[in-house]
Amino acid sequence: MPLSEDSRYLKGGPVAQRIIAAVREDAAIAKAEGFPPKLISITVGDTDAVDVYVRNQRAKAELAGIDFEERRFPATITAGELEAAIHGLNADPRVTGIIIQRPVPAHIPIKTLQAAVHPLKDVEGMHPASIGNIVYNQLDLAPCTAAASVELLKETGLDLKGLEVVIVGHSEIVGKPIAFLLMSEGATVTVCHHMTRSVAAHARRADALFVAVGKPRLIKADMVKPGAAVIDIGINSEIAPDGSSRIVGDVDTESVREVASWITPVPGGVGPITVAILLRNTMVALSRQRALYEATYGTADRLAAE
Ligand SMILES: Nc1nc(=O)c2c([nH]1)NC[C@@H]1CN(c3ccc(C(=O)N[C@@H](CCC(=O)O)C(=O)O)cc3)C=[N+]21
Repeated sequence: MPLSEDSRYLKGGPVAQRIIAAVREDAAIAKAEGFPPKLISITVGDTDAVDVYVRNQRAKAELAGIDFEERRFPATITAGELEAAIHGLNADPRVTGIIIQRPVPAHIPIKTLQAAVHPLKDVEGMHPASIGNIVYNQLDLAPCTAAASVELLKETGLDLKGLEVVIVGHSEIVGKPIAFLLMSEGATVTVCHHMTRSVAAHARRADALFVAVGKPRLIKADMVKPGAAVIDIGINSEIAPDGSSRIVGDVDTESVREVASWITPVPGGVGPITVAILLRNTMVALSRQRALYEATYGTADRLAAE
């Protein structure tokens, strides 16, 4: 049987399509009501690492009926100039959401940039206020990759209450937010990182194993509990002996699929859903902005003014 038809594979495509179809309906209504959604992508310096992501964002935004605009800044820009550009976008009522593509050059402190985005326009969920909302169990606007990974786990139908979850990797953008999202859903969560004594010992206890460390094929079959769900968030480019390059995850998929009940392919797993969640977050941001707008000016005024 070809790998792509294996029922153990948790594919992201169908989930992403479902989310994008719902966003498309929402976006059409918002547009008709005078609030067209618009997403701004910011890239700084060398964009090779994010090109695939940005290309998919543009394609799916167009599909969903969300305006998508790229702002590319040279690597020589200062943090102050970037902050000023972000403040300009914050103040522009036509801009719904702002995503700062990572990585940015080393001289730019990414945290400062994330904090410069107005929380109402923070479609990535990376502003300290947004992360705080996750801790307080307000989960409708979470960091995209983390939310996408949890969405895929839910596809298994496993009951998250009391589920033994192990997360390998504790980054601010993936591992930590996944931990908070799953705690809110009632899972028992263990987070492993580079100082963990035996990642294997923890991983083997997991009913659901999330891996986001950027180490190709780190997770082997003997680190996985039989019947577990394995969510592979890694994106690593690997050079084959013949010199060609391909994308592999952090999980040794060929061996782990013999042990796990569910495993996410790379590519084709978490990635496509990440893009869909970004668009959904844009609609969540828009509805929050509209609620504020309508509370301030009343419902009919904006249409009447146009
Ligand atoms: N602020 C910020 N947030 C991010 O979430 C973020 C980022 N910066 N910088 C780059 C990484 C990478 N990333 C991807 C998301 C989806 C695909 C994706 O759609 N992949 C598809 C398509 C792959 C292909 O077309 O080759 C797949 O896995 O099937 C890829 C990469 C998000 N990241």
